[in-house]
Amino acid sequence: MDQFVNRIEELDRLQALYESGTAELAIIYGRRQIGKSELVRQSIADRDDAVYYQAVQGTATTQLRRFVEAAASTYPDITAVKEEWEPLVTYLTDRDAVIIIDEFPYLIESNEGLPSVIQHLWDTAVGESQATLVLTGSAIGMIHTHVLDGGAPLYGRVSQTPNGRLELTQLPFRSIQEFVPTYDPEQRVFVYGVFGGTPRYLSPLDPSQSLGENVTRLLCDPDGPLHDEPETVLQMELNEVNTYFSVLESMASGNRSRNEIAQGAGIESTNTSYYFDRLETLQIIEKQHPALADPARSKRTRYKIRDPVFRFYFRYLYGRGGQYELYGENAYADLIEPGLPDFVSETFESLCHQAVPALYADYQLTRVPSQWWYKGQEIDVVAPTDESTLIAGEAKFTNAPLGYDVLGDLEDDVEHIDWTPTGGGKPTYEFALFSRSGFKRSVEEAAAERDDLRLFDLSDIVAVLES
Ligand SMILES: Nc1ncnc2c1ncn2[C@@H]1O[C@H](COP(=O)(O)OP(=O)(O)OP(=O)(O)O)[C@@H](O)[C@H]1O
Repeated sequence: MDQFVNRIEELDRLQALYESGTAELAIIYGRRQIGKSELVRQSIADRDDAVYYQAVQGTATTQLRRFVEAAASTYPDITAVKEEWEPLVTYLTDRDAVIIIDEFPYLIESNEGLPSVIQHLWDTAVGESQATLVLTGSAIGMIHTHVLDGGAPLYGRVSQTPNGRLELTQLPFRSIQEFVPTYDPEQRVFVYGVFGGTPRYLSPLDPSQSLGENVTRLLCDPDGPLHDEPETVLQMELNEVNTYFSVLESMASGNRSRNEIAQGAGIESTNTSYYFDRLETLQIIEKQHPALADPARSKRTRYKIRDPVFRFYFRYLYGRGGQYELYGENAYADLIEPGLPDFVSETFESLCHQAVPALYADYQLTRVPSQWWYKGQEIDVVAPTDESTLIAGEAKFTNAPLGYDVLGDLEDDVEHIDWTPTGGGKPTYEFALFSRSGFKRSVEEAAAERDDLRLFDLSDIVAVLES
């Protein structure tokens, strides 16, 4: 690979496990293509005591044979050990090895009892060993059943330190500059808004090409490497894809509540649970609650597609092959570019959420900043503090500078928020405006006069997130 980006914290966590001086069992899980294999490979690159086995689908016998082959490159004598999991793993734990089984769910498919074998081994045999066994998996449902959930065979055996369970998620925004070092801050936000933080979607970017050229080459071109990616990933994970695709298409067109999504997808809203649950388990979509609500009780849920590439696919590409042929070279300029700021605004908003703690370092936030909504009202950024102050902001990713109207609407909308400060009494507000394209004079003048209004443009947000 060309370059391994970020994952510094994850590598540190793995090193801590390898060097802990006791036997450790760890699980690394996360969606397909998020970078699990590369992470574990990097983590053992300089070690001479590690075994890396990438499991494949196959019979139990072939899997055992391949495991021995993989282990023999570090421990040649393992070929003399009986080809069964218990003696093989014991041989390695006796030698304090770092053992990595990548895509562990494939092994469980052909050998349901394997988690119990490891459980038994961990309960009885590892004793004084300083070995580490790392299991990875993208089949999140299976990882829950066999490892993470209470009652699962390996539940309780996985090291209880935070390092024992590592959910690998998208790379943070600051990694974007490593993939497209020549892009300016605004273009980097566009890249994050379209390609997200999945390393495999970012590595083929060519920094010498414009955003439009990259989007065209990688996504729009029917032969582009990412063109069919969401469909391929979903086909691998799901059986009856049609309904799921309609649900995702409906979400990508802007529907957020379960009813709206069901309606857009043309399915009965009473029949949606199954599809939503499955897509959530696969980490394709996520459920959101309004800021300040209690997630356990709030019924005001909305859904969003997690990965921008999936959202892009269902907004612009799915079922539209013919259109792209028709527009040919102009497809990006005519079909995508005009709506792209709107498409990226969701990502911009979430970057604003991430930047708020640093931008308001003078306050102690009591919750992660997020969006608030109630009936027709919506506020992009809401963050309660431990004092009587509520931070409320609007984030706009438009081409024009923000005017006074945005501030006026925000001031009206906060009146509908039901929030009582911890110490009681009425809240005071800190207003924030986040803009891609700066502010009109009237707003700048207001900010200069008022103590309760702060203005942030795109470069402020990017600077904070990349520092
Ligand atoms: N941190 C990174 N920086 C740059 N490229 C990366 C990084 N992590 C992964 N990649 C690249 O992304 C691609 C997918 O990564 P990888 O195979 O590790 O994902 P995975 O989660 O193991 O996927 P799967 O579960 O589908 O096997 C690979 O081409 C890999 O080289």
